[in-house]
Amino acid sequence: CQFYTACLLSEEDGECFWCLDRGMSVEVERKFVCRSDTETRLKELGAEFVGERSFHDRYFDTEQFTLTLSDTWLRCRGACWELKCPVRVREGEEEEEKGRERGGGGGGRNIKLCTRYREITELSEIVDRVRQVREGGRGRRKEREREGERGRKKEREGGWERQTDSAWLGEFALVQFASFTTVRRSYILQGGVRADLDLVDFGFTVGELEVLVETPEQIPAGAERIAELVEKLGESACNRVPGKMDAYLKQFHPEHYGRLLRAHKLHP
Ligand SMILES: Cc1ncc(C[n+]2csc(CCOP(=O)(O)OP(=O)(O)OP(=O)(O)O)c2C)c(N)n1
Repeated sequence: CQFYTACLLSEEDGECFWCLDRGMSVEVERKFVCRSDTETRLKELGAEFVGERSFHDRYFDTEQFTLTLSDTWLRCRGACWELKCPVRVREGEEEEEKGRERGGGGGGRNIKLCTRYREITELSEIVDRVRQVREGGRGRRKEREREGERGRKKEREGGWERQTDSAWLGEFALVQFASFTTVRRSYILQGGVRADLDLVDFGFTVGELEVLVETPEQIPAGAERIAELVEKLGESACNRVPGKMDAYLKQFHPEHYGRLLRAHKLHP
């Protein structure tokens, strides 16, 4: 598969289930340090305040950290399940990015610091994906077909939506490893870029710029736009900013944090 780092299809499998069969929307995002003057700066850039909301996130993984070590993040936000999976740029675009970086200037480095994730919200898709990551390996078509049959049997029994959370989490040996509440103030900028300013209940703040793109070809332009805005907000070009999960795991689960650092899924 060309796009998803954790995609389990090999070339012989033909069409990619995740990339080609389904429409996709990818988040291109970058975190930035939220300072006392950030809201003023956003307004100066023409940002429009769209509101404040509060939400509670619970994150899940196996005891062996199977999902997060695959950069796959399963959470329950309020009552909704969400799964974030990484997206890889096409080889040509990757080269283009490296070229921009070699060419000097802050833009290339900024772009490199943007992350791209696909967010899945359909529970049956989430369960399929979790199963694939749990089982691991590429091109295990026969096994996936058998699993698909088991999944379809479950569907006939009423679907994953009808199972209790603890039933399906138990099926994959998933346990909660993080839980926190965020107060988020959101702004919209030109070009559909969203700026979220998060204050978390364990005393951490972070900003995030995000744009949704519909095709992989749109990823570099989205990243470029975010890079420009980050610079206008006064952020250093090579500043990697820790997110809520970095801060949470560092503070509350240093062993899990260390494993993710060593696997380069989080960065110091
Ligand atoms: C810069 C960066 N961010 C996240 C990761 C990986 N990661 C760690 S936790 C995690 C899941 C949470 O993602 P995040 O963007 O931090 O969530 P949130 O701030 O709540 O935004 P929302 O989903 O509401 O838009 C990911 C993808 C990474 N490797 N690098």
